[in-house]
Order: sequence, then structure tokens, then C-alpha cells
Amino acid sequence: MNTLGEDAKNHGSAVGLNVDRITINGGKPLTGRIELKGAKNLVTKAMVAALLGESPSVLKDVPNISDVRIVRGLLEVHGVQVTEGPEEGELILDPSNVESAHFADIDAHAGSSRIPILFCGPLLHRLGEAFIPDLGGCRIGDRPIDYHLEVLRKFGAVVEKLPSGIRMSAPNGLRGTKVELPYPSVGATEQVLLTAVRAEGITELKGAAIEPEIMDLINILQKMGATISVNTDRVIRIEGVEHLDGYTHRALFDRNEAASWAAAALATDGDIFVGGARQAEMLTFLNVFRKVGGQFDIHEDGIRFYHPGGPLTSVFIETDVHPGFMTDWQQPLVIALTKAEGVSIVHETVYEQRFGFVDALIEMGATIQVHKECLGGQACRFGQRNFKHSAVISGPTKLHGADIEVPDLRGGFSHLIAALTAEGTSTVSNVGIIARGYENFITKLRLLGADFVLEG
Ligand SMILES: CC(=O)N[C@H]1[C@@H](OP(=O)(O)OP(=O)(O)OC[C@H]2O[C@@H](n3ccc(=O)[nH]c3=O)[C@H](O)[C@@H]2O)O[C@H](CO)[C@@H](O)[C@@H]1O
Ligand SMILES: C=C(OP(=O)(O)O)C(=O)O
Repeated sequence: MNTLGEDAKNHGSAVGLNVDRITINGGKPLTGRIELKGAKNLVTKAMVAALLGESPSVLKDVPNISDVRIVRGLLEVHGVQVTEGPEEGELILDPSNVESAHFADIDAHAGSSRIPILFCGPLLHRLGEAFIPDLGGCRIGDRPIDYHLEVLRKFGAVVEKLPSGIRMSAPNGLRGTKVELPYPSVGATEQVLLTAVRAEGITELKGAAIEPEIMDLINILQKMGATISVNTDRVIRIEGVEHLDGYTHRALFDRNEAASWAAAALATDGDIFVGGARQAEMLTFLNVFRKVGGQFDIHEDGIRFYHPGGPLTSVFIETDVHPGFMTDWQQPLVIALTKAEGVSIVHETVYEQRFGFVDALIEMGATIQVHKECLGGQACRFGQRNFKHSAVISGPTKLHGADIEVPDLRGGFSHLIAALTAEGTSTVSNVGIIARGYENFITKLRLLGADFVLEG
């Protein structure tokens, strides 16, 4: 088994998914209703925020995904007691024993998620030191952490790089600072927020990311006692306080999962009601979904996404930071674009290597070329740097079944959709990776009428 396979198995088994491969008989529309829980990209950070409180926090709508398991394990290593509350998906996080815990076996949790880097600020405030194992996350680019380290240094942290991770200390405490990010990084913005709320004095962050998940993290921090203002020009101002309490919060829904099921409905000629999805956070996705030829009905308790019949239309998509077209939506939607008439272009401007997943689609009969140039829109950071980051998709093409291997989280979901739309049988391996971000996806596929068999 290669490393990717091991990684996939670990993610799957963390949430009780003990299968490696799915054999799918394609060609059946997905129809029915599924329910969302909280966003992977908020819940894991909200769990870290509990470390900042003096009293327990209660987080609702936590999905059973492996990234949550990893963060839970890491919190427990640091002495946070994590228990399930009475409601399904409710976690109670009690940080009262953090000071007396020792975290010698932290290496056991290395390498599977990107969240450990966000433990720095809270741990430095509480313990004066932190050790951060090497990070995981999807391999869709280099994903450096230079902004994070630079920000932490500005707050007064001393950073020491070790072969197995990063050791940090704050011998003189952490003080508010002025920071400007070279690019509106989601993680680095969260790093600033989670560090500044308890730093001495005022922090001003310019060039902040303003994704809905970040706004929900700000909601949580405000509930805990923080004072944070967000200006219209990507400037966030945080007044540090000495004391924060725990919070009670229902997590924002997972708009990336919602967009994935919407893409599945469109590509399979299906009709899926995504319970818990909301319009406001998906505005940009909905515009593109409609342009491609999909239809949606907004309801109080969710959004119905469906293929109304007739041909799909090719589009130009440029991924971007919020409120632009989210990069995590691109991979699942590409399958619908293989069915659209004409030439679609997807210019990926957030990650330099997010098109590895198209090799399998080409094997299945798609016509896709990936180019180094910035095609169709603005020149981006990757234009002059030899990265194949613009995809040209010509359609309509019929996909046929094949044996394919999941490369990353969204690429994996995209491969599932490809197999579901293909003529004949496909075997999709390494499916455990999908459990990083999609709760109960096998059960949901079954509910929606997919025809498949699981293999160990
Ligand atoms: C767990 C989580 O929330 N993951 C999301 C988060 O990832 P993540 O927080 O890792 O993504 P960032 O917004 O930080 O990354 C954006 C870009 O900034 C670059 N960069 C980032 C930090 C740094 O120190 N140096 C640097 O160069 C990255 O390589 C990338 O090219 O936001 C991404 C962009 O919306 C989403 O695709 C991910 O789903
Ligand atoms: C890139 C993603 O996640 P992560 O940052 O956790 O790798 C994603 O959710 O698509």
C-alpha cells in the first residue's frame, strides 16, 4: 500500500468507514434529500477556539468526519476533555485541565490535517509554549506556512524549526501588532484572530480573508468575550482581552459539501434537496450553477438542486477568495462541465496544483487540457511560474467506466460523481480520503439511489 492509500485508510477508519474501494454502476440519476451539518472549515477551528476559554464550550452540528477526529485527538492530548452532548453532533469541550496536561506523544497526531498550526496562539497564551507536528491536508499545491510563522513572530513568538515539526515559545508573552497579509489566506487570518484575541493591546490585520467560515469564527470569539471589528476593506481590528469564557454555538452549514451535492445532481441528471444549505453563503456558486444549466429552489430549510433537462452550457470560471468562486467548488463541478456544449475554462488562482484529478477523467473519456498560462481572466500569482493551473474542458463528452484512484478530498468527490455519471462500471479506490470532509457519504449515496458495492 502506498502512502496515499495508508492515508486514505486512516481517514476512513477514523469515522468507521472500513472500505478502501467502491465499485459503482454509473448512469443512474441521484435523487432524494440529504442533510448537512457544520462546515469542516469552521468546526475544526471552533474546536481550537475552545482552548482560549476559561470555561467549557458547546459546539453543535459537528460532523463525523476524520478532520474533526484528528483535532479532537490533538485537543485531548493537550488536556481538553471532549464529550458528546445530548444532541446528535454536539460536542462539549472542557479546557480546565490544559495547564496540568503534558503532551509528549503529540507526534502520534502528525501529518493528517492542517489545523495543528492554529493551536499556536491559544497554546502560547495558556502554556507559554507549543509544539506543532508536520501538517497534512490536501496535496493541491505547496501550501507553505510562511504567513503563519511571520504573523506569530510579530506577536512575539520565538519559532524553532525541528525535523518533526515546529517548537514555539513566548518568553515575553504575546502583544498586539500590525500585520498585512500578502494574500488573503484563510488559515493565516484565523491564526491572527486566535492569537490576537488574548494578546496585550490592539491588533490590526490588513489583507484579511473574509470567508463565511471566518465570519462564523469571529461570531464565536465575540460570544467568548472578544472585541473584533471587520471593515469593508479587508481590515480586521482586534482588541486583546485578558479573559475569555467558553461559548455555545451552532456551526455554520458546510457550503462546500452543499456545492458538491449540487454538482452531483447536475452531472447525474438528478434532483437533490440539500437540507441546511443557505443562499447567502452560496450566492456565487448559485450564479454559476444556473449559468451551466442547473436549477435551484431556495427553501427555508435547504436548497433543492436539479437538472431541468436539456443541454448544459459551457462557462468560464475563475476561482478566487470570498466572495469569488470558491476553489473547493471547482473540482466537483468539472464533471458537469464535461457534459456541457462547447469549451469551458477553469482558471484556478488559489492553488497551483489543483488539477491532478483530471487525469482520471481523461482516462474515462473527458476532453480536458491543462495549461500553464492564466486563461480567460486576470493574470494570477501562478502565471509565470510553470504551474498547470488553467483547465480547458471541451464537451459534451460521455464518460465510460474505469479504475480510478482518489487523489485528494474534493478530487475524490469529483471522481465519485464521474463514476456515477459514467456508462458501465468504475472502481474508485482510496475513498477513505473523502471522509476527511464528507460526513456519511456512503449512506448519503445510498439514500440518493446510487448503485454501488463496497470493497474492503
Ligand atoms: C481547513 C480549511 O479551512 N481549509 C480551507 C482553507 O485552507 P488554507 O487556510 O490552508 O488556505 P489559505 O487561504 O491559507 O491558502 C490560500 C493560498 O495562500 C497560500 N499561503 C497560505 C498560507 C501561507 O502561510 N503561505 C501561503 O503562501 C497557499 O499556498 C494558497 O496558495 O482555505 C482554502 C481557500 O479558501 C480552502 O481551499 C480550504 O478548504
Ligand atoms: C483543500 C481543502 O481542505 P484542507 O485545507 O483541509 O486540505 C478542502 O476542503 O477542499
